[in-house]
Amino acid sequence: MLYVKNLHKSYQVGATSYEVLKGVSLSVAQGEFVAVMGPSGSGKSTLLNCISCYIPFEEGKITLGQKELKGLSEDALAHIRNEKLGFVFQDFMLLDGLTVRQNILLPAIIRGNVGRKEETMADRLCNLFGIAQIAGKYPAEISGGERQRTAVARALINSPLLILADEPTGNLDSKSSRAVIDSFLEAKASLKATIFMVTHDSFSASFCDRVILLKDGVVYKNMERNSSQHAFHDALLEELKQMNTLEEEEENNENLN
Ligand SMILES: Nc1ncnc2c1ncn2[C@@H]1O[C@H](COP(=O)(O)OP(=O)(O)OP(=O)(O)O)[C@@H](O)[C@H]1O
Repeated sequence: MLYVKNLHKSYQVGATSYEVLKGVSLSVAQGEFVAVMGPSGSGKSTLLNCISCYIPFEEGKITLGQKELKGLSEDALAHIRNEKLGFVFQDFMLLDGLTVRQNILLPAIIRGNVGRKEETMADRLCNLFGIAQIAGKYPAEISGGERQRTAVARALINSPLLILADEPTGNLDSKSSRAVIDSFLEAKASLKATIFMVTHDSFSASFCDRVILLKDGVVYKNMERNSSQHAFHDALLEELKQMNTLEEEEENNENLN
C-alpha cells in the first residue's frame, strides 16, 4: 500500500546541506496500524512530511496505492493530499466556529462533495467513535479526547488510503490517549483503515501491529507485535533503552575523537 524505498532528504541551512533521511526503506500493508518511533531529531516528522507530499525529497521512491509521488505536479500532490490521505495532528486543528459534525465533514466540504453518502458516513463515524451525542457542540465545549476522536473521524470522512498521524496523543493525558488509540483500532477493525503514526509514546505504540524504529535517518529496527500489548510494551521499552544507550555511547565516542 505504502512503499518507501531508499529515501534521502537533506535540509539546506545557509551554505550547508544536512542529510536527515539517509536511505529510509519501509512498507505498510493495507489495514496495518504502524508506529514510527525514534530519538528527537532522527527524522520522523521529515519522513511523515515527505509521505504527506508536503516537502520534496532528493532521492528515492515513495509509492502510495501504486502511485509514485516523485515528479508529480503540485496540483496532483494536492489532489493526493485531499483525496487519498487523512491527517491527524497533535493539536487537533479543529475549526472553532464549526460543530463537531461540520468539522468531520470539512474534508468533504473542501472537496465540494457533501451528499447523502458523506452525511451517512459522518453519522457512522460519530456512532463508531461515541461522539454522536456531542455532534452539535463546538470544539470549545468538548474534552480533549473528544476533540481528538473528532479529528480521527474527520481524517476518515473521505475513506482515505492512508491515515497519517503526527504525535496524536502528544497533548493528551493517558485516558484521552487511550481513547484516541481505541479510535484508530476501531477504524482499523470496522473500516479497514491503514494508519501510520509518529509517536514518542511507547504505550500508544504498543497497540500497533508494528513499530518502526528510526535512528540517525535510517530504519534501525522493525518490531512486529506477536505477543500481548503488555508484553510488546515491555519489549519496546527495552529496545528504546538499548537504542538510547547506543546513542549515548556513540556521542561519547564522537566527543573523544
Ligand atoms: N525545515 C528545516 N530546515 C532545516 N533543518 C530542519 C528542518 N526541519 C527539520 N530540520 C532538522 O532535521 C532533523 C530532523 O528533524 P525531524 O523534525 O524530522 O525529527 P524528529 O525525529 O521528528 O524529531 P522530534 O522527535 O524532536 O519531533 C533535526 O535535526 C531538525 O533540526
